[in-house]
Amino acid sequence: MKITVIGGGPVGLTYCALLQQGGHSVRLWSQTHPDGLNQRFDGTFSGDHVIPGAGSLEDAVKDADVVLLARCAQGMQDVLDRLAPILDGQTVIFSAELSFGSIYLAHALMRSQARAGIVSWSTTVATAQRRDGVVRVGTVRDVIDMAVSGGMDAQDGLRLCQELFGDRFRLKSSPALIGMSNLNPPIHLANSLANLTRIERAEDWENYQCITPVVGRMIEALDTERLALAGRFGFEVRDVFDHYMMTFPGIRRGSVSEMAQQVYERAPGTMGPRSLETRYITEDVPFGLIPLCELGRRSGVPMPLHEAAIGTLSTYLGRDFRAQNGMLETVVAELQDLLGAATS
Ligand SMILES: NC(=O)C1=CN([C@@H]2O[C@H](COP(=O)(O)OP(=O)(O)OC[C@H]3O[C@@H](n4cnc5c(N)ncnc54)[C@H](OP(=O)(O)O)[C@@H]3O)[C@@H](O)[C@H]2O)C=CC1
Ligand SMILES: CC(C)(CO)C(=O)C(=O)O
Repeated sequence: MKITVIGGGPVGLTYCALLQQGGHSVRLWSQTHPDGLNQRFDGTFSGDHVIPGAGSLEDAVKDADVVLLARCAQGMQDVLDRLAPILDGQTVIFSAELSFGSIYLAHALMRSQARAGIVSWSTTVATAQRRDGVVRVGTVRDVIDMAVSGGMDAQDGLRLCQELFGDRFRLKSSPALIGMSNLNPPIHLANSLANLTRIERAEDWENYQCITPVVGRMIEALDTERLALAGRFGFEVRDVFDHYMMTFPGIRRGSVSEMAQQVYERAPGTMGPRSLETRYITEDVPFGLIPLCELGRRSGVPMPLHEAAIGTLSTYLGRDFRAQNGMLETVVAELQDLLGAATS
């Protein structure tokens, strides 16, 4: 199959490598790596991959069967606005649907009278980080929840994902459910707040080791609010405990902190952020958490801990996170339509 991966961060590059290993024809569209690149990988798999650039966005889309989005949410709206008018029957996959970008794209497609199948994944197939130019692949997940929209047949969407990345996908009913299933934003919020001076001082710190009992307790409490919001719409989303069990096969179930310590002990080296510009904050708060709070507000589900944690972080950093999400109004209005009477 012909796939264009959009976004040349560690996750996008790992997708390119995995897809090449699977015999697919892959090109990368990346503002950081416009001409493609030679990339070294280590960790779960290792080796060098030559990843060709895709040229213009029009070229990248024209010949592709699948457009796989692996951009951060901050870079999503721009790409979606440009993609919507030029899509013509391709399938667009949102890897790690944390910003409700699929809802935004469906809206943009309607306005452009263009068509595309849309697939949303609850999280990435692989975790990866870049260190000293090398992409270190952490885990390749066994189970990923997915949903289709844009008029795509669910079984077609499932088959497509399996053809690309194997038998690891579970079909769910709605992209809204998938958007509420992403655990990174609350985990990253709790971890960033408690380790903020480490981040500010650019210290080297182990991500999972620093999910200590106090951080774990905060993650569990935030998760309770997310589950209540999802429950308001009749969605059964996995909780943070299942998320860890699914992401790290073989660990023992325990508190979030206990599971995080096992992850650290088994494979140290997944480092926490070293700059306040980390996407744990700049992506996850405006795009992952603010829409949930807004939906909570409009549907009568209180999210006091989320609001307090975001307010605290916003004061620490002197930032208005709400203003940073240009998709917010469209996304929340579309979600209200989609979720119907439940929010009225
Ligand atoms: N890394 C991981 O293990 C995991 C990542 N995720 C999610 O997957 C996605 C990709 O992750 P990862 O590759 O680590 O992400 P990166 O932070 O490396 O960003 C990926 C790409 O997004 C674009 N981008 C980043 N920041 C901005 C910005 N401020 N404005 C515009 N565009 C920007 C760039 O695209 P370009 O190449 O075009 O310049 C960049 O290469 C993210 O949404 C992340 O939250 C989820 C689970 C695990
Ligand atoms: C570190 C990890 C794998 C878990 O929080 C991650 O999801 C990320 O880098 O975004």
